[in-house]
Amino acid sequence: MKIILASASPRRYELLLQIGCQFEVIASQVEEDNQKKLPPAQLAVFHARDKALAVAGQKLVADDDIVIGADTIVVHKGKIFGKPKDKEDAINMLTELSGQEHHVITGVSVIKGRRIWTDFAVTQVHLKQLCCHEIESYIATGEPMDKAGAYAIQGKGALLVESISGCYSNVVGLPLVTLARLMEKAGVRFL
Ligand SMILES: Cc1cn([C@H]2C[C@H](O)[C@@H](COP(=O)(O)OP(=O)(O)OP(=O)(O)O)O2)c(=O)[nH]c1=O
Repeated sequence: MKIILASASPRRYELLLQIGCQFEVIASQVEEDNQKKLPPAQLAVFHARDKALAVAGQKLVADDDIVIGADTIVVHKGKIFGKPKDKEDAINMLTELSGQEHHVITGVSVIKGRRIWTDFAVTQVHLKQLCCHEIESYIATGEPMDKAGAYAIQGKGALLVESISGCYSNVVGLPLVTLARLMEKAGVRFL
């Protein structure tokens, strides 16, 4: 039995390593469509499921293998922010999130054979008020471009985060307690 992370995200890779999981990586190639008319948490779960299913369907994945998929979005006043398309998009996201509380939601999906378990975690994050110079110079680090909401709490983006309430690893891209709960259902314990 193998555990397979259906993700190209180095953050998810690091978080799984952190809890001592032995796993392989097969990136899913699924393109998220954040315009889909679904409530935010359902949207994140839908994409997480899609990513895991795309990998679970591959020939090299056996029936008793466990596939993990995840999707992280930022939600502010009902608006969903995925990864910024370009620099201008990143500026707009950070300008909107500046000084505001928002939610980070990660949908998680675990598949084993024909069984599929899904869940999500929500963390409230409060960004400090940012001036144009801070936004410009943060974007110049290159860090925001592959992160939902255009910041990375685990990187220099920590300088933007006033406070959080909820699961930290959820913000980084994989809520570990939520994942462990799903993995237990699939017969795997990390502790
Ligand atoms: C808010 C926030 C997001 N992120 C990241 C986590 C996710 O990798 C990314 C959101 O993009 P996702 O589409 O969830 O994932 P991904 O494209 O990186 O990887 P894959 O689809 O192959 O699984 O944003 C951080 O690293 N730090 C943060 O503080």
